[in-house]
Amino acid sequence: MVNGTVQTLTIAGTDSGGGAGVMADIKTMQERHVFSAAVVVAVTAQNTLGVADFMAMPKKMIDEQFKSVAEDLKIRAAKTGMLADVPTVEAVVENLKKYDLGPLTVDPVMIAKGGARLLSEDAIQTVKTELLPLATILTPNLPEAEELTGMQIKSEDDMKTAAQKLQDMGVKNVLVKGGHNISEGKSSDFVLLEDGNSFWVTSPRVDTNRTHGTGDTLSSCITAELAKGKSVEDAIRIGKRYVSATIADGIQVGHGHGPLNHWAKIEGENDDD
Ligand SMILES: Nc1ncnc2c1ncn2[C@@H]1O[C@H](COP(=O)(O)OP(=O)(O)O)[C@@H](O)[C@H]1O
Ligand SMILES: Cc1ncc(COP(=O)(O)OP(=O)(O)O)c(N)n1
Repeated sequence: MVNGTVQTLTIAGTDSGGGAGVMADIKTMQERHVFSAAVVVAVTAQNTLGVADFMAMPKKMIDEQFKSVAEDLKIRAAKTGMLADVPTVEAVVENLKKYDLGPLTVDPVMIAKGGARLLSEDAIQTVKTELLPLATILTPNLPEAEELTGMQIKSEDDMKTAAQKLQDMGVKNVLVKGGHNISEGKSSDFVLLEDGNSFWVTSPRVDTNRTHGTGDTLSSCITAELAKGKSVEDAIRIGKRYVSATIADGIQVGHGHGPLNHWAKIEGENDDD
């Protein structure tokens, strides 16, 4: 038996196709050598071609899952993903305030790459006022950063302005993801830390449609590294290197936006790192 196994929690929706949501989170955390528990707040019927339907969990089931996890496990870091609607966001916020789950990464999932809404429009305000203040790190993609700030993001300078606006709204650390095609030939994410320092994490842009679950994979890897005790900056740098490896070294699954290769290794990293 391994003593002191590092334990993490994902609070998100499932993906029947296996590429995003809770499934991507658990695969990522497993590959990053931490144990992952899961509070499932919604179930989706989806595959690489899109989301056919979803159903949010009743509050009682969300509460019972949090209670079961918190009563038995020692969670060192947690993340949120798809949160569906206002009652679900409120139930999650209530439980996050009730239990000590360590640093929190908030991936404000709103719309899947196929266009399906995974967070109702009226829940965006609830996320802004109730969930963002609890976040250690917020990881919006470009459309999500636009929704949260109310500004258009068309350039790298706009990404910096959006990060500052989000910090001004009370978020400690912000990672604005640039996966949605802003920079030629590269995929650059802008990071603004709590202490005011900022930097870019950049990788070559891979010409592929196998990018289903990129945001989940990045935020889960960051969560896993925070659970191990890494600094926010180191966790983000490792997260970027891991998600880049999973995109670059693709696998062939499904007929649409394919999932990532969670077995991919960060170059130069040993299995015990
Ligand atoms: N085609 C790509 N090539 C390389 N990196 C990518 C590509 N698409 C996304 N990324 C990276 O994947 C991570 C997730 O970004 P993004 O796709 O914007 O998030 P989301 O899945 O939430 O929409 C970011 O680090 C981004 O830079
Ligand atoms: C259940 C569920 N959660 C999140 C997402 C979105 O995941 P993301 O990493 O943003 O990947 P894409 O959907 O954009 O490919 C999801 N689809 N399902």
